[in-house]
Amino acid sequence: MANITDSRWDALLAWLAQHGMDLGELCVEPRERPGAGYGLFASEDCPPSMKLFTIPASALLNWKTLSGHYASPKQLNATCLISLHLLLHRPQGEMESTDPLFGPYISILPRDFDSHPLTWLAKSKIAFEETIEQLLLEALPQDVREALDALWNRLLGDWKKVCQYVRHHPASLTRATRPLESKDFNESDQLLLEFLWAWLNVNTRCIFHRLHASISNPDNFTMCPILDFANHTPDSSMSMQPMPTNADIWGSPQRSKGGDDFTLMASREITTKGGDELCLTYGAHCNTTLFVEYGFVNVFTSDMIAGGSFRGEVNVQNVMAASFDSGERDRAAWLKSTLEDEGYWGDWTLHASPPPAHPSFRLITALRLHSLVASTSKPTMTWESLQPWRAVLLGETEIVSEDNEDSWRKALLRICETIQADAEKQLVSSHLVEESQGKSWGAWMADNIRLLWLERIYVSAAVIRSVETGDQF
Ligand SMILES: C[S@@+](CC[C@H](N)C(=O)[O-])C[C@H]1O[C@@H](n2cnc3c(N)ncnc32)[C@H](O)[C@@H]1O
Repeated sequence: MANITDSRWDALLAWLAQHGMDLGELCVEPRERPGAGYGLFASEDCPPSMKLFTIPASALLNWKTLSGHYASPKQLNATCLISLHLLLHRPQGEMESTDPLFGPYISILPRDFDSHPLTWLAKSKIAFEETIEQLLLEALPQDVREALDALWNRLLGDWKKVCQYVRHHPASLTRATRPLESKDFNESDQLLLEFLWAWLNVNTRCIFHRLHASISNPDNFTMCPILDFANHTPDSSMSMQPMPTNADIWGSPQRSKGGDDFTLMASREITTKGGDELCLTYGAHCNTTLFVEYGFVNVFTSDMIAGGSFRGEVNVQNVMAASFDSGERDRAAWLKSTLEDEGYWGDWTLHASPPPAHPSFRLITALRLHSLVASTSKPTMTWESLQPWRAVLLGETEIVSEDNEDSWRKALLRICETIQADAEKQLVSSHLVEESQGKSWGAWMADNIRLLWLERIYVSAAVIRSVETGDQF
């Protein structure tokens, strides 16, 4: 391994061995991966489905392994409980965490999340001077910024719960391995920034793990040493696979046990050569989600989007809503309430794959309604006159009418052109790369933002081509 100090890696392995891990079977190691921090690399050839390592249940950081150490743990969800624990035992400066439970694991976690957009947002809320982070935030597409604001609200909601918990249970601080006072869990911006570090560790490094009787319990996840060095691949055939646990197989965790061990296997489909990177597919996430939640994007080229081999996606919510609002006020209000009533308001997207590039069914549905009402001289429609549109929703017919098809496809072209034009303006006016040189991660993140805009241009262009060549969606 390179650059994570050998002593931290050695200490982690020694601690895992104390928990009963078989180090003899370990055939991966973390290494620096330019543009992604560290990654997990094969230390020998790994044939398909080869077992890579097993982390004992007691060394997993999750609700089960922590709850016994906190009073009334049910007052906290897993994200809050793990984040609080990380905060209480955060390494100070370059020192190691002295947490008697998870110290060697906490010590090897990232020490900061400066390149993460949620950190930019937190800093911009707290410090008011102009910073490069502020410029980067201003350069984001509006829907990405809205998704980031929603993530910020999730963070604040969890911070509030943790503050309430600590005020009710100040004794929880007596176990902290750093000086903290319960009054700080109220007003201190500095502590919110530290909570952010803990929370981002949880949010960017956890993986599904069945701990609770209900499979849909949102606390069914864990942080898992070593595995959490794995970077994301959008190609699921390359992805490592968690081995199904007893809880997965039997449909429920055993009551008496503290949860199952976690075993990771190599990709089912390919042999990974010694020295190659081993990745995980975090999920079929679009770039907006990857950027906001994890702080990176899947890289693509215009050809990949034009050919439909990249899962390019563009949210057109704001442009659509603006086009509704540009008409009569009563009509805009009626459109919104009708689409809300039918469950089709919002989440309107364009997609590059599978080809042909296409609008989502939700978007087509909204466009059909917009075109239908626009074809009348009235701001609203009666129940009867809406029936052709509802018949399409119910699958009774395929289209509202030929005219309606023609009209919404033209409206779609206008939306795509607006998105393209906006994005092109942003690219021309952006000097982000030069301005962000001062940060080690600046040019990389400026490039990620450029990709977010390029995706808008390429996907819109691909949808325009589909409409112009008469593709049916
Ligand atoms: C589970 S961690 C993976 C290990 C991490 N790279 C590290 O240095 O510890 C997830 C984080 O890794 C980075 N990452 C993961 N996959 C990436 C990718 N394909 N490209 C760039 N960064 C990636 C992002 O910062 C993400 O939030």
